Amino acid sequence: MTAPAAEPLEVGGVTVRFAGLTALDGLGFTVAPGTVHALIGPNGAGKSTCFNVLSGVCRPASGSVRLGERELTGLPPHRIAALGVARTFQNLALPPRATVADTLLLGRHALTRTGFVAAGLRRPSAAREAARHRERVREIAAFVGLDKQLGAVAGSLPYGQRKLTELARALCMEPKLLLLDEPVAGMTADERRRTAAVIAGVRESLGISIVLVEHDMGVVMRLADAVTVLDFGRRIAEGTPDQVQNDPAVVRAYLGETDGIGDAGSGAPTDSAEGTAP
Ligand SMILES: Nc1ncnc2c1ncn2[C@@H]1O[C@H](COP(=O)(O)OP(=O)(O)OP(=O)(O)O)[C@@H](O)[C@H]1O
Repeated sequence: MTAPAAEPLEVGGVTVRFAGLTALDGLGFTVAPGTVHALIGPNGAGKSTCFNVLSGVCRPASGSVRLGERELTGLPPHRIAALGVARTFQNLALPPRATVADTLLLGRHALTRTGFVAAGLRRPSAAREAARHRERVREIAAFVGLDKQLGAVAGSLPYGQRKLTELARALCMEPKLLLLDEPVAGMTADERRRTAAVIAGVRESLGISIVLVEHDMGVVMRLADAVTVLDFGRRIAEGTPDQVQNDPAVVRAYLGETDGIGDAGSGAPTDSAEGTAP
C-alpha cells in the first residue's frame, strides 16, 4: 500500500459558539505529519465540535484550519474530503444493504475519473478504471482484515467488523488525514485490540496523519504520539500521553465531573489494559 504525502494540520484560534454557549474557545493545536494526535476531554469539552470544524460540517466564528498550504475553514465538507480529509463517525453510518465491497467502492467515488458517459458506453478505459478500484478495495479490505467479508452485507456483520468497514471506507478515499471519532467505543476487548492494531498499522505502513477522539485511555496511551486535552472548549494541556496523564489540570478536569475517573458514561477516560496490547 502506498503512502500519501502527509502534511501538517494546523488549527489556530478556533472559536465556535452555539447561542450563548462557547463550544470551542480559541482552540489551537498542530498535528505533525504521519502522527496520531489524540483529542481527549470530559463530556461536552468540545471534541465532536472540533471534528465538525475539521470536516467542514461546522463553520467557526473565527480561527483557521490549514492542511499544508490549504485553508480548510469555509470550505464545504465534500471539498475538504476531496483535499484528503476522511472521517469516521461515533455512530455507525453504513448503507444498510450494501456489501462490504460496494461500501468500500462508494468510498472511492470521489477518485473516479471516468465520466458517466464513458462508463455508460462501457468504454475500455472505464472498465480498466473500475478494475483498478476493485483491486484497491481488495487491498484495503485485506489491510484491515476484512478480505473474507467482501461479499457480505456490511450491515449484517458483527459490530467490530462494521466499525472496521467504516474505517476501510475512509481509507478508500486515500486520505492524508483521518479523523477517527471513538473508533473502539462499544467494542469487545478482542475487537478493541484488533482495531487498535489496524490504526497503528495505518500510521506505520501508510503514513497517514490521524486525529483520534477516544475515551479509552488504554487505546490513547498505546496509539497517540501527542495528546491535546480540552475542557469547556479550551486546551488545558498538551504533550505525550505520559505527560498529560500526570498533568494536575487534566486530573482536575476529569475529577471535576460528577463521577470521577473510570466511568465511561461520564466522559471520564476508561483504561482498558487490553487496549494497550494490540
Ligand atoms: N448543535 C449544537 N447546538 C447547541 N449546543 C451544542 C451543539 N453541539 C454541541 N453543543 C454543545 O457544545 C459543547 C461541546 O459539545 P461536543 O459535542 O463538541 O463535546 P464532546 O467533547 O464531543 O462531548 P462527548 O464526549 O460527550 O461527545 C457542549 O456543551 C454541547 O452541549
